[in-house]
Amino acid sequence: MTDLVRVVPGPCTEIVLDNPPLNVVSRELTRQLRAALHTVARDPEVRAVVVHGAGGKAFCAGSDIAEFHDLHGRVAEDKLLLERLVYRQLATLPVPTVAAIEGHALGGGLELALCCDFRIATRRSKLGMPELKLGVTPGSGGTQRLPRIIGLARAKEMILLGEPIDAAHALAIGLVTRVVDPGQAVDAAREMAETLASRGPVAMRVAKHLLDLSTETALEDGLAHELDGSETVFATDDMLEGAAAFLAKRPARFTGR
Ligand SMILES: CCCCCCCCCCCCC[C@H](O)CC(=O)SCCNC(=O)CCNC(=O)[C@H](O)C(C)(C)COP(=O)(O)OP(=O)(O)OC[C@H]1O[C@@H](n2cnc3c(N)ncnc32)[C@H](O)[C@@H]1OP(=O)(O)O
Repeated sequence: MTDLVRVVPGPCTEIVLDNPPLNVVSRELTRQLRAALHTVARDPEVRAVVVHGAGGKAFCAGSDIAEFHDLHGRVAEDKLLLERLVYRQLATLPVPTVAAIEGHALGGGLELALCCDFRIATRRSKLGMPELKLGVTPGSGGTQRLPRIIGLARAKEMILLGEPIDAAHALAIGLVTRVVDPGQAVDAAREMAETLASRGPVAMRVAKHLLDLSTETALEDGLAHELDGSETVFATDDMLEGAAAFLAKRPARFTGR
């Protein structure tokens, strides 16, 4: 079986979508991505994850349209359900994730990038949700995650009109974190991942969870969760190390305990 998803292990692990020419999300790629995420989620050495597409033409051009015929009237079949579960696996990784977007991120491809905490694009990137041009709707979280990231009005514009936007526009509306020169997205994402990986890993996990919770929780409940989070991180050895390192004017050496 061809490797459609490659994992480059390390504290800054890379997950590479490799389904030429445009890294579309086929049934098999979904299966392999699920296995990769299962492994990464359980590796205590992983501190950050970079997701990128091979080939330089596309991060991911969305679901494999060639598989749609087989799915007619069978929306709950394994591929679709599997795809949704895989996207949730990525969105709930306990470490920070960065999508490095060279070229196109469309449909399910953009939905995959929306599951990452950060998105770095290049000046040539195009981001869009063209599903309605195909007579379908975003089905891997796009209708729920996009408005939470860029606001309802802009999400309606992207999804209901279905036209892609360029990187400058994506940066202006907060859909991407940075825009770099073509060919530089992966290096920029690696650099960001190194910084994220240098922070306290327990604090990172807790902060990511609290921030994600904030979009679904009333303020008072969220503040209560935040207090619980502070209790967790202030009970760690890493908190003592962080404070000691600051006072000694040296870099902290976090252990994740
Ligand atoms: C219990 C109940 C549970 C129920 C669960 C139900 C939930 C349902 C979940 C469903 C999942 C939905 C996921 C998602 O929301 C849906 C989608 O992603 S739809 C697809 C969206 N993507 C697109 O529409 C992009 C289409 N592609 C393009 O617009 C262009 O290809 C491009 C990216 C702009 C590049 O253009 P070009 O450079 O000109 O290249 P070509 O167009 O010539 O393409 C080259 C080659 O690739 C083929 N191709 C391109 N995109 C796709 C694709 N998405 N799928 C399949 N194949 C694709 C293209 O046909 C060419 O092939 P060739 O002609 O060379 O054989």
